[in-house]
Amino acid sequence: MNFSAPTNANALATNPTLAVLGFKRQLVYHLYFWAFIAVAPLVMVQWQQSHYLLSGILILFCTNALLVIAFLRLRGSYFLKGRLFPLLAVVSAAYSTHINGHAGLYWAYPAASALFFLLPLREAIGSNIIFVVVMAVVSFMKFPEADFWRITFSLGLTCLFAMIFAWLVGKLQQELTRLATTDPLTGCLNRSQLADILNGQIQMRERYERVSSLILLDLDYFKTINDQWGHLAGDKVLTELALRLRKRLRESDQLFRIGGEEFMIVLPETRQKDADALAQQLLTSISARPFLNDIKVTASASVAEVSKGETWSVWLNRADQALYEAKSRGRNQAVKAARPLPVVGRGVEDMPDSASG
Ligand SMILES: Nc1nc2c(ncn2[C@@H]2O[C@H](COP(=O)(O)OP(=O)(O)OP(=O)(O)O)[C@@H](O)[C@H]2O)c(=O)[nH]1
Repeated sequence: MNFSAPTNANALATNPTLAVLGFKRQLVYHLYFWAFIAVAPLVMVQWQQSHYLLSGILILFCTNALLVIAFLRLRGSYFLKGRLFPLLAVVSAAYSTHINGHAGLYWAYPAASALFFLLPLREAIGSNIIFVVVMAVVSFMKFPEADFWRITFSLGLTCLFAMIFAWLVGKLQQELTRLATTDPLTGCLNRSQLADILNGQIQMRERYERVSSLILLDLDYFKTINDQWGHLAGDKVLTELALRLRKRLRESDQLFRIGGEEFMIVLPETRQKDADALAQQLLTSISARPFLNDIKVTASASVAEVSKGETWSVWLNRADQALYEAKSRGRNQAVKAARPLPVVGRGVEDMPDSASG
């Protein structure tokens, strides 16, 4: 049997958000896989001891595990988001402790820890509180008082350690995702999110007729700034530029740094006319006041509204052509991208680059 969990190698390589999702799926896959390996023999053991009800519950547990493993393998997703696991784990650990004593109790510890890796943190905490309470009640009925306290505290402590570990792993994941998706100098999004976010806007256009636009913005003669004022000053100009742009944008707009001195702004629910007005304002906000109090800077921009049927690369390419046009017309200006040429009898993916210029 192949132990490796299903992954999408390309997605892992290029998209940090998908990479995190992929690792979460691998974790779920391995947990279910090993839980199945551990629990399946117990079905027989309990059956031989005439514990038919417990055998039945363990069969349900194993069936659920097998289904989750199959779904992850075949579809890359799993149903009910792992929520059957806590239910079956609580019921089988409590019932097994009730009929088998300590032999059943031992299973509560790995089951309680696993919940923190299967469920969102809040749900895992809730499920674990229920788990500890149920096991405390069963222990109280089954064992001497001293054992009841030991069991309750040791199980509670196991849950606490697992919770702290899962919480720290979650925070680490968030931090790594942030580092992988943003540019360290300016805090803008980097190219890793570009295709996803543009594709999202294209979906909104195709399905709901919601129109988005994008602005490409490139500083003029930035090389001269670096040469004249030094690379560090150049860096500070870029940082200040990102701040100035952000000040003027909405929460829902997304600012990318897609090259050295090239930025892209995605404007959801914005027509070309409004995006063009915004681009002019941004250019004015750059040229009107010197950067770092001394450095005069201008920028060129292009504006492109998404057209029905085009791919994100065609959309971006149209904006790129218009930016080139803004540069060649003398810089410090914004140029609207040309509409894509209608292509009769061919798929949009087949459109030549020149069609967008
Ligand atoms: N300080 C600094 N400079 C950078 C960074 N990334 C790229 N650059 C510089 O940006 C400059 C870009 O130069 P060009 O591509 O010739 O563009 P430009 O001088 O702005 O000219 P036009 O775009 O044609 O107006 C190069 O000198 C790069 O070294 C960065 O992170 N910090």
